[in-house]
Amino acid sequence: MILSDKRILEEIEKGNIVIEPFHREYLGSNSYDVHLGKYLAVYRDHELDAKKHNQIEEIEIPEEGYVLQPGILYLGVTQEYTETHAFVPFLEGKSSTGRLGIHIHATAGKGDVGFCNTWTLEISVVQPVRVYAGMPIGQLIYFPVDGEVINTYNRKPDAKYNQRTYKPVESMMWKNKF
Ligand SMILES: Nc1ccn([C@H]2C[C@H](O)[C@@H](COP(=O)(O)OP(=O)(O)OP(=O)(O)O)O2)c(=O)n1
Repeated sequence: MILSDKRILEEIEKGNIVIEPFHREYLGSNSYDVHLGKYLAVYRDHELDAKKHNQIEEIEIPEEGYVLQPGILYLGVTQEYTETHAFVPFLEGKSSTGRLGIHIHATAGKGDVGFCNTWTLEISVVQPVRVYAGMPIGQLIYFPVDGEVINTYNRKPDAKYNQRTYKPVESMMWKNKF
């Protein structure tokens, strides 16, 4: 089951879903459109190491937009800060971004109950494409969760991506023990 527009509005009223800023016109039948924030980031090194803290360099998208190139992983961020307390949020692409050959996440679309932050996007493109801060980039959908959640993301001491930010956050895989 996925929350309908009416149910999303009800849950916003109750405080179980927070979307900031929220604009009624971005609410779809069963989704909410999120927008590209003005900061992108790329990894400094071409070769990444899953055990190391790979450093990133920031790119600020200018007024005239920024051309993304194939073969590069860009980290982006949503303009929207969200909190989801009683549902499982999923970040999905939009058909219109997909039709431009823009992927907005690299297999990781699921959020956690208790996730409170902007969303980092893992952006890659099929061909060069100019993108703009503030353009619609994806959509959030909400699934009811079955059963009690013992460890919500905002209460997990080792949650890696819950520190509030308006910039993309690089992989914190290096914090995993393996
Ligand atoms: N494209 C995505 C996907 C998810 N998230 C956010 C929402 C999730 O609640 C949070 C953590 O996602 P995962 O649980 O998939 O990430 P990890 O398992 O790597 O991190 P952790 O160990 O913190 O759970 O990141 C995000 O910002 N951008």
